[in-house]
Amino acid sequence: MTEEQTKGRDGSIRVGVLGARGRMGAEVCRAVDGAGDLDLVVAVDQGDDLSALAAAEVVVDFTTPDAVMDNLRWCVEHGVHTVVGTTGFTGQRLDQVRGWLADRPDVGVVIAPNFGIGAVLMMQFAARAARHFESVEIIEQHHPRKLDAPSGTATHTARLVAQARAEAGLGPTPDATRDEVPGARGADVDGVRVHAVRSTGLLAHQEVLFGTLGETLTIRHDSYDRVSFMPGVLLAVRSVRQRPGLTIGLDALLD
Ligand SMILES: NC(=O)C1=CN([C@@H]2O[C@H](COP(=O)(O)OP(=O)(O)OC[C@H]3O[C@@H](n4cnc5c(N)ncnc54)[C@H](OP(=O)(O)O)[C@@H]3O)[C@@H](O)[C@H]2O)C=CC1
Ligand SMILES: O=C(O)C1=N[C@H](C(=O)O)C[C@H](O)C1
Repeated sequence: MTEEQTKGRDGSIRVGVLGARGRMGAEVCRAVDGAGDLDLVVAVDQGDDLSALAAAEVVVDFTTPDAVMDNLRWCVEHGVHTVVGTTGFTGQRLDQVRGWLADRPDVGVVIAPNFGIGAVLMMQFAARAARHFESVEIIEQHHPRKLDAPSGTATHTARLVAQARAEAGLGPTPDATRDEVPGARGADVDGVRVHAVRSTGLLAHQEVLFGTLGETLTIRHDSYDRVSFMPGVLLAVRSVRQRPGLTIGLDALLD
């Protein structure tokens, strides 16, 4: 298919949404509908036939960690560019995606654990601060209907912080705990403790708490509404066709 054939009649980008009846998927459908240069051509949810997605030039996936790999594989194999917000991407999963893309070098995939601009900056600031503090812990807070813990954002932040600490030659964070009720010290993600809070009234929030002699630094981000993710999602939708291969994180798409 040529690029002209895959565009909507008015020249807009033909977009499909996977997980369209979910909290994020429904918000993405509204955002795409409201964008003059994008055309929502197909909305797919649990139980629907993936072949309907062939009508789309770019598919956005906000489903579940269990479902996303099959969806993404279908899209890559069928030459559909894909923007993925669904969480659960381990290094092993990313390698699998790279393997599929090796057979379809024309296809672009953007996978981002968080499309909020503030969240992206929070992760960048945390990575920058990491080498200056001997202690660091991450506290993520989410709505109680979230299926995964810790969040994709917290996991990604922990990896960035761990990488920066390793590059700076920092060892393990100091911690004399001997007696522990299981879970009291949170999950260990690449050597960084991550605590996951779930509560009614919350949406998506994260603090990265750094400590060194006589001082602490807290870097905090709050998403109060799912509209916060939409500018990032739409930026990825508009960019992904020009980015064959795998792009991880929104950072690469921002000026
Ligand atoms: N990157 C980012 O910026 C953000 C990422 N997220 C992530 O996005 C994902 C979705 O979150 P959220 O919208 O809150 O979750 P929801 O549970 O509200 O939505 C998921 C939707 O996907 C559907 N679904 C499940 N399996 C399939 C499948 N095989 N094919 C098509 N649809 C399917 C579900 O249907 P059913 O309910 O019937 O199972 C549901 O409608 C999570 O991983 C979350 O962490 C969330 C916010 C921002
Ligand atoms: O499930 C959510 O709501 C969110 N999921 C993403 C994550 O796991 O990091 C992004 C954001 O935190 C909202």
